[in-house]
Amino acid sequence: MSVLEVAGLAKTYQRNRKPLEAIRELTFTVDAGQLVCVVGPSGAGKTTLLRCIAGLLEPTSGEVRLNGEKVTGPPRGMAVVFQEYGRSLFPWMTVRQNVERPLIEKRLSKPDRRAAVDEALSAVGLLDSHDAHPWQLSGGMQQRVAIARAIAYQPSVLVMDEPFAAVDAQTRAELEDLVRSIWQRLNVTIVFVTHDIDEAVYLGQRVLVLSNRPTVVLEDVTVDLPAERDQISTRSHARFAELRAHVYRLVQQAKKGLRETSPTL
Ligand SMILES: Nc1ncnc2c1ncn2[C@@H]1O[C@H](COP(=O)(O)OP(=O)(O)OP(=O)(O)O)[C@@H](O)[C@H]1O
Repeated sequence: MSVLEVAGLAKTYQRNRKPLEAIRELTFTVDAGQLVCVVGPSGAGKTTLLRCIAGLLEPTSGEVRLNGEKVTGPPRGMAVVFQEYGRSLFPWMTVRQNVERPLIEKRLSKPDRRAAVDEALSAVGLLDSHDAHPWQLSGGMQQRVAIARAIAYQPSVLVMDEPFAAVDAQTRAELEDLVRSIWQRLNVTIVFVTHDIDEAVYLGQRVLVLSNRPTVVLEDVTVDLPAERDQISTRSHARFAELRAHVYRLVQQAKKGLRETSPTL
């Protein structure tokens, strides 16, 4: 069953009183429990798409539906993790308070909040740091707090916008594995935007490749790699190399203006 439906989505901005067509037509669905990555050339409208999905931006036409209901503002069943963890956490609150905050808005009782925060912090390996402040933590740890906050909320869809772009390669690999393990344990639906083609193929069950602006879906690539993945064996798999090369070629072609795939690609 589809949890998320993006139907005929289009977005044209006004810049200096001139129209700027960012997204022309995006149509796709995401089934319950899927992990879908989105890649595309810089400026293709990935963030614009995510902002429309998260109800932070009104599309010019078309619509987004979450569990069958049209998204007209930030929906209850969705959590978002942004790239800029430094700006997304409240520096004056402890780790626990940051994770708990959306649960107060969700009107969970105090004992339920405590249990949900403890569970989320242990899932990201940060229970011991519950009373630290974000500025006392490394960048990777801060992003883990942002992930804990999102999963404690128990969203039906978790949307992630280049969440690991600002951390070092080692931490990035750890956070990728964290997302895969959380996804498998909690069975949450994830839409993950990234610039990094290797990351998209490593994480996703599908990779949606977007065209250049004005954006359409160039190809919906199925990642038929084994479900159990790890940084060394998965990345040295022959199929991983093939998929990576295929997506890489598509993105290169997209940059040059390709808008429809042909069987020769
Ligand atoms: N608020 C805005 N007003 C006008 N134009 C905008 C606005 N936000 C984005 N754009 C333009 O829309 C297009 C898509 O931008 P968007 O940030 O969604 O792309 P992106 O794929 O996320 O880019 P990147 O990969 O570089 O992060 C770009 O040409 C951008 O300049």
